[in-house]
Amino acid sequence: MNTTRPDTGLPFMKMHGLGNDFVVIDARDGADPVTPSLARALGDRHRGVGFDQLAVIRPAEAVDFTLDFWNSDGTRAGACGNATRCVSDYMMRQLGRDGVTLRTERGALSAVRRADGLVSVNMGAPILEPAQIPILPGTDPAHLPLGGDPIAVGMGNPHCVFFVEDAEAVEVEAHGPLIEHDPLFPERTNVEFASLIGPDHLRMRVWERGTGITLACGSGTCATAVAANLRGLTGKRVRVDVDGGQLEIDWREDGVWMTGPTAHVFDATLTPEFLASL
Ligand SMILES: N[C@@H](CCC[C@H](N)C(=O)O)C(=O)O
Repeated sequence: MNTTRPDTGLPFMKMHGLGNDFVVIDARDGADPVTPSLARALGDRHRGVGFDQLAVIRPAEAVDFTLDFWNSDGTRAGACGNATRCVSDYMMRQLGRDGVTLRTERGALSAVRRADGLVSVNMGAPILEPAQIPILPGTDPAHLPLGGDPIAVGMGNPHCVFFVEDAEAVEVEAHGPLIEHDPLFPERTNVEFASLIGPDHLRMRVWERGTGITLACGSGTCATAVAANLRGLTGKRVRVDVDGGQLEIDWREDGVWMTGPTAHVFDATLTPEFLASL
């Protein structure tokens, strides 16, 4: 087990944004305790703690902190909007501020707490360049060659967005894994099924790469709002209803802003025995 803290246990926090749930490890002391096997073991909802994503806070230069993300299958994710909002809220409380800057694989991002208590993060500009999403070279991201005419959008991680008549009727568990592993996506993909409720209102259900069905996916909600605008279905400001609640998306000049609630549920410590068993 490659942890620097096997004798004392490993402290962690449990958080969620609209039921998209996270284990968060604060590793700003410089030690990085996470390996793929630790991520998988922790992500096990029966024998570990359980999470949709594991987020690791690390030290940073020029911004307040760095964030790394892991999926429950032990793979890395380049972006996680809801974990970014949850951890930013925690860091704002710790620093006594209403705004923070951070770095993810995507680059420098910023987050703020609004007067109503909701937390907003600027997820950056959407990525529409095939090699950067990534999708197979020569493929048109605006019309992927798949049944249902989906759109590919990158938000620091890949998304494949389907617009359907009724998102409630989609068998997400059946279609999600097939699209996730389609050869069009060299790094697999997250999959969103969205239906139009109004010119500023969408319903979206999601299959997350490396995790499965979740109650919300922040980056997926951003990708869906961008795709809806590109298809001419909505404006640039939309409300998106996900299984766990509602997110507000605002695609501005400086990036795609996502706003919603956050929750810090409890703090605990992984036992030395659990860590030694990996
Ligand atoms: N829940 C997240 C997205 C998680 C990352 C994803 N599974 C991936 O592998 O890209 C969010 O809130 O954005």
